[in-house]
Amino acid sequence: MLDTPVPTLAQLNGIGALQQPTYDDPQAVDDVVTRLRGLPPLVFAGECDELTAKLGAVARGEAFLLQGGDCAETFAGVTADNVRNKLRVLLQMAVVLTYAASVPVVKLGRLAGQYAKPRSSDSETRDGITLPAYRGDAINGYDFTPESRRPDPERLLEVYHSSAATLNLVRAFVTGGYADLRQVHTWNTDFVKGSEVGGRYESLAKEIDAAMRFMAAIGADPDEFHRVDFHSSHEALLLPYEHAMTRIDSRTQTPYNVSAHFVWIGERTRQLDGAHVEYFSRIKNPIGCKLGPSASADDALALAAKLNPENVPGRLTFITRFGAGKIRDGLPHLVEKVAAAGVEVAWVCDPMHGNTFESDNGYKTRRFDDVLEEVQGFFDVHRAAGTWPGGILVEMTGDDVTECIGGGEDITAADLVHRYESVVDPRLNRVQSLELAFLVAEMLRQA
Ligand SMILES: O=C[C@H](O)[C@H](O)COP(=O)(O)O
Ligand SMILES: C=C(OP(=O)(O)O)C(=O)O
Repeated sequence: MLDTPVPTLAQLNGIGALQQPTYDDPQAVDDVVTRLRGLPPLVFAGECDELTAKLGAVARGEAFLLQGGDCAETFAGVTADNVRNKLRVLLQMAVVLTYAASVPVVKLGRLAGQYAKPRSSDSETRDGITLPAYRGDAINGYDFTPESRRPDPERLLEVYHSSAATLNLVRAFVTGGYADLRQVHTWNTDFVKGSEVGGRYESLAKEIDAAMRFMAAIGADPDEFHRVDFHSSHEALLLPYEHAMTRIDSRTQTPYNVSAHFVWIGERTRQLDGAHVEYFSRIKNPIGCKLGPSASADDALALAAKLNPENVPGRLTFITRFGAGKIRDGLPHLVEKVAAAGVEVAWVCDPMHGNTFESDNGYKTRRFDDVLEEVQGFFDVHRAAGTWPGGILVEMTGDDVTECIGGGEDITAADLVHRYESVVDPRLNRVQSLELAFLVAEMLRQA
């Protein structure tokens, strides 16, 4: 443990930071980091504390977390339509979960900063040519040319500005009338409206309308009808950026990462003695840590001790991503041992990252049924252990893409060719996302 409030970047690099790009001009990185340090925060520390309190309710079994967004945001994707479409489906999912299961839903976008990706391999080979792997727009370009794939530190400034633009729009949408519950019908538009799940949503929206008319008739018009609390999150992978966005809060003199309300540690960078865990142990934001099939109960306990030594509810969320075939064997021991030790943690299921495979026609994809089966396994394990299945983290989009197989529209492997737009992992489209929300609401009702 280093003896400073936040270790310097050099100290973190000295510990050994995994999944970082190799820049060919270290001075250029330092210059960008210096410029970033001078830019205003994207979120306030007080907002992060509010989210910690909400996640505390999740840890106590009083609320459910809905976290979702793109696998990897792109700079080109920062458009009003794209941001609104994502927000719209998240609002629809949240309404379904809240109304159908009568549980408060904490809404967390996987957006406004999700620009850096860990990769299995440092390089990619096509037709005999090998170039650096695409690691997200924060690092290099997606085009398969040497120029585009060269890590460019100037991109970090674009991460900041793209995140600021996205967050600004999201804040305007959620407080400026778009998230008003009276809009519950207008979120159900275009291709979704005509789908089977869109019809189901329409019926639910009518019930909400009736309930709101009743509330209005008795003179009740709470603020919650007109706006929602919405927070931002991303994997804090790229340490030069995350470090540059770390500031000392003037109220408490403690460090916060002010690039997002919630940040998480990925499966590939959660080593107890690694640079990411060291960095995360110093910031005060609510944080997540992925736990995959290789995580033992002792790993989870050691991570909790280091990341949340004061055992504050809401500070630490364990995001499990075992895969549909492994969750029922792997998760029980972890959950039981963590609960027996009295560790305060919110448990969230990421049913995406353990269920990826390559289709015969060469697309990285996931089966909707596997996603569902992992969530069902998650609920079953928690029910057996007497613990609370606290939420889901999904990779989804507000568009009509064809990236995951199955769901009510029965997308097949042959359909993947039609609209596969993700630059890294496959996302649920809008109809599949809404279907998942109805199915999870049913599980929640039973929980
Ligand atoms: O989104 C998650 C990871 O970045 C991704 O699954 C890694 O993908 P890869 O195995 O194609 O590198
Ligand atoms: C990379 C991710 O997941 P994991 O760390 O679980 O592989 C992710 O959520 O983008």
